[in-house]
Amino acid sequence: MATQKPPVAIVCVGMAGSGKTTFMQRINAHLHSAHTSSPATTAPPYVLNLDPAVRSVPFDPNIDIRDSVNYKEVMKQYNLGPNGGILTSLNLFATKIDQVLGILEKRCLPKPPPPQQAQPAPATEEKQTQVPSYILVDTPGQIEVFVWSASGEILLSSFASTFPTVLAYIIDTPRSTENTSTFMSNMLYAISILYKTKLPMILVFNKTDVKAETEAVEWMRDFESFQAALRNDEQREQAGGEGGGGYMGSLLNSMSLVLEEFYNALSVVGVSSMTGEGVEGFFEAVEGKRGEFEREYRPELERRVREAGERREEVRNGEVERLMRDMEVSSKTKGTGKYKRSGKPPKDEPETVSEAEEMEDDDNDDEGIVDPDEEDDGEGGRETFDQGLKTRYEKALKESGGDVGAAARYIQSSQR
Ligand SMILES: Nc1nc2c(ncn2[C@@H]2O[C@H](COP(=O)(O)OP(=O)(O)OP(=O)(O)O)[C@@H](O)[C@H]2O)c(=O)[nH]1
Repeated sequence: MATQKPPVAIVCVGMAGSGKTTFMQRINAHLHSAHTSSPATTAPPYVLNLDPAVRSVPFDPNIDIRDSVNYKEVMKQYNLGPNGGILTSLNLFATKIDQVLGILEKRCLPKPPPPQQAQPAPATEEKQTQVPSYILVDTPGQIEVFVWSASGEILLSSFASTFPTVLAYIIDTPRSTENTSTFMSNMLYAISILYKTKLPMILVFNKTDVKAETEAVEWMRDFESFQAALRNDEQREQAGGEGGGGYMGSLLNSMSLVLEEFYNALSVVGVSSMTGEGVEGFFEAVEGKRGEFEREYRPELERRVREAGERREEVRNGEVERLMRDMEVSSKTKGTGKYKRSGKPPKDEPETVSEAEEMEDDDNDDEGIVDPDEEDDGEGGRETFDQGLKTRYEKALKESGGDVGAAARYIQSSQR
């Protein structure tokens, strides 16, 4: 058995009616038939449906948002319209992302090899441990609800932190190559998603049985051909008395030059979800993007996670400093700690077991907090006291998982 790689999560996004669901059905069927023809080496894909509003899907999802969220009920309960209902359903689903990832990890990640194998594994076991090569994710028709929402971001970044993740941006080829401005609008939308998600993207020109993708690809690869098409559009519009040219023409012209760099970052394939033509080419592009994800996106992702950790650490250190200042003020006003008033101790009798232990600790005086009043009234004693408190606060803050209140209570009790 060849060493198994983790599956690639293919997230299908695209404008309503571009053919996402039909495309999902096609690639799902393709992978299922590959599994049927060689079951020992390939596993069927793992399929997720994240569209809460879809009435029926032409494939059998393993995880379906509709199983955990009732879109119609959400609309009714929160008094929402269709888009608000989809958004809220996604938000509710995103709260369960840990469970979803748990299932995906269990079902889709290759099992680590056992430490030592006395006997070779039986053939049946080999079949059982085969994991899917692809996780297919269908998204809501309202693309902006998924791509621009907090829950969409949570879902995408959660997938990307566990699996190589690729976006398949589905384009309705006949519609988007109707004219240069529709084409450019579609490209700008793709660009915004690319920069928003920071994930590798494949442009899937769908419905090639109606119109081939060659013209669109030429417009992307050779800006002169785009400009020639733009001139044609302008002449046609002028002949039809629709104006044409002017500001819009020069904007499209400039953008075709600017977008060259962006086009280079994309893989482009033509597919007919209806006939299945071009599906092989799509999976070749996915494999290319798998390598790109590991090379370029994963280090970037790890850098972002590291930076987030550093920011948390900074906030924690800030909390420590702030608390140390607050403690000094409250010691002065209450007459505790370094500023403890001599004479009457604050309490003679312990009221609780923990207070009794603390008072005992104070009496023993061999470890625990350093009381500056008893050791040294000078600044040296204060510094040692502060340092001791600070160390303990940092420790308490870490142990309480960042619960500032718990850490503060700990320090206050030890300062008495
Ligand atoms: N000729 C042709 N029609 C297609 C192809 N792919 C999808 N369609 C048609 O395009 C229409 C929309 O397809 P869907 O798969 O429902 O599109 P969608 O993007 O999932 O739609 P929403 O869920 O509303 O966003 C349907 O009528 C499909 O039959 C294709 O490759 N060729």
